Amino acid sequence: MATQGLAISITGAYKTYDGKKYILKGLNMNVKEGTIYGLLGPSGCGKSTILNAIVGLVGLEAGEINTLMETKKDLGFMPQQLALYDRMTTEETLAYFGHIYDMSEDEIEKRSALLIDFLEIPSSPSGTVALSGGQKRRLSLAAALIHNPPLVVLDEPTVGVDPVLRKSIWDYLITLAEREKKTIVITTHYIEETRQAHTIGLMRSGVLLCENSPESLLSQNDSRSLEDTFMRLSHLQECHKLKEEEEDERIRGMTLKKPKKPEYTKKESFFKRNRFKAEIQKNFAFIKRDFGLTLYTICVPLMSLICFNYGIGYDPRPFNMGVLNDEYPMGVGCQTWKPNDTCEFAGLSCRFLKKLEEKDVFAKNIGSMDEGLDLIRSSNILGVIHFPKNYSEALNTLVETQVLVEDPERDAAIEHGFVQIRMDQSNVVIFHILRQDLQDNLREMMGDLAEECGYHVKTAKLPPLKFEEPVYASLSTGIRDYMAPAFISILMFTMPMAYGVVIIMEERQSGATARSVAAGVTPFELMASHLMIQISIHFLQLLSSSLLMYVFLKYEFHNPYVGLGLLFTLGFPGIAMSFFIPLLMNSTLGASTICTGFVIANVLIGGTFWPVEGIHPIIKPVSWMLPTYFSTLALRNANFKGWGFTEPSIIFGFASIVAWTIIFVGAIYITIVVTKNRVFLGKNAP
Ligand SMILES: Nc1ncnc2c1ncn2[C@@H]1O[C@H](COP(=O)(O)OP(=O)(O)OP(=O)(O)O)[C@@H](O)[C@H]1O
Repeated sequence: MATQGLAISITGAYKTYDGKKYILKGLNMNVKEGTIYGLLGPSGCGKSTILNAIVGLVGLEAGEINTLMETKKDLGFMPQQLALYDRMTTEETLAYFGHIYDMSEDEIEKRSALLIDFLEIPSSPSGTVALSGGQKRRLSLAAALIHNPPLVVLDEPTVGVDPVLRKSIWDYLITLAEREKKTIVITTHYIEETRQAHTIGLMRSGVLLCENSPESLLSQNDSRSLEDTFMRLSHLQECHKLKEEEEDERIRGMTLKKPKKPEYTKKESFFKRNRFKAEIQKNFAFIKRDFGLTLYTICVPLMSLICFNYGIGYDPRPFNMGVLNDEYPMGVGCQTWKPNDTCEFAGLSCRFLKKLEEKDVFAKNIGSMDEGLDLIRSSNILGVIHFPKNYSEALNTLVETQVLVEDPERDAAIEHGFVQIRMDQSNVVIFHILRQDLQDNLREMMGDLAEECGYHVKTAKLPPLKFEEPVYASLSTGIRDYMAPAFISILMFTMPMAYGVVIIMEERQSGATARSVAAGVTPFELMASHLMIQISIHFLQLLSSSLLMYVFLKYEFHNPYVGLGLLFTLGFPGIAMSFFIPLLMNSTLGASTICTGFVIANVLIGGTFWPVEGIHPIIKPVSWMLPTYFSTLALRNANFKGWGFTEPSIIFGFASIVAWTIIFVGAIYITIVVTKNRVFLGKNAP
């Protein structure tokens, strides 16, 4: 509680942001009740810092701040940043702060009408983002005055306001102080306008040079303007004070006593219905105004899954190859070759090529290997197949002479009959498919020949591997089906994380969150309201994605309860992460980089593209630590094998989700307690 007659008394305030440079250096300040106090000083001298300390947004290293505030409702605060929620209209903004301050609808309506009229604030149906700088500043001022508080702290309320309106704002503040006994602390860059204040505090280099009425300041310093007074006092300070670095050194050497928590903060309840309602309304205003964006957010997983389904795992045929056929040199080619389905070991290169066309692999004749290599380099063909002169003969020898007796001459002939292939292997996927095609083609052709020749022992036709109906999954299960559970898991975890991070960071950076906290909103209320919105969006994302994947596209989904349960609960660590990342990062860039890193790690080592069994042992423990790792394994088992809640893998999947949620929530709690609200205030937290 402030001393009798004083609305604010500050003694020995010290503040450093980086532990080296002191912004406040033992500042003392006294603001009388029912007066206007103009705080003046050059840019960067610490005016906003001391105001933020008064309203509880910045913590001091030492010093005592006593105010007449009994609760946060006794304070009206207008920060230097506009600190408005972009997507709320003028009326919604005032109603939002009115609800935070527990005002009735009727009171809100009356006060809003009065302030809108007096401050000439236009309505903004598309949100405050559409207001001009001056209009926003006036709205910001109205928000500080909506509940008619006894103490008003205004950080540069008249910047960007025209002189006529500036005068009427000052007239209004004087009326508030003189008729309604309000106490007003105001900073401004227009030195002369503070002549209307009852007291002026001239601040420089973290201390007050003097604190007096404008008249006394002028007469004591024999000046004609406040600007002259300020210059004179600054000059005197310059002559007497130590150099900045020496001053900081001296303060660092002092034993500073941590200040006590202000009395009023102890009375704040951590949850109030009206404040929570205001937060929910604010979040809905965001959704309503930016409906397109919200709809897009809901549809992102759906669109990603559509791209995934139609973009991955399909055959990239046809393939174009070049052929250098020494069996049928240029000019003759395979044109003269006639297919005949008899046991004939001649023209097998042509038979091979003809069969290859069934696989959509087409080979055109080339004149030389050099020509082929040029065509590969210019991306006209993928590779060159080179048939040797004795290709058919070599195959004949291979088939007819069983490999029982050693015969170096025969082996050499066979070796010279090998097909040589040169390829562009830079596209590994295409290379592997094509290699498989060529091998299959040879095997099939040899099988056909063996059948035509009626070999008793079907030498060339290797006994095929026959894959019967699989135990799990189906014969048609492909790479896309394998990847689908991992992909949808990643989406269900990362989408709530990315969405939440952006919203929280955006609000925090505009200064709006800090203002709400100064007005009394608690971290619990902020997080609970965000949580409600995020869960709703996550639910809609899950619903649309599951309908697409499992109902329309019919991906395997043998245990929907477990599958949907895993995907829904996976949103919780994602949401918790969206609260946790802003604890670590001050910039949106930093926060989005962490999100991107998470997505990449999940995709690469979370078993999406490559089985986790094949991950390098050094990296494996990192994979286990990914929030989606065990849940993806569980989802695969539920989707393909139909495993239920009693299977260890499923239990482990759910347990990992719960564990990660607990870890993140615990980390958030600890950080909020340790850094005191940093999650919503950023690095300025008290
Ligand atoms: N969050 C922060 N982290 C680090 N330094 C900060 C932070 N906020 C302010 N500062 C530094 O503290 C000093 C005082 O800043 P402050 O905003 O209090 O000055 P000011 O007198 O209000 O300036 P202006 O009139 O330009 O608004 C500046 O040097 C500023 O860079």
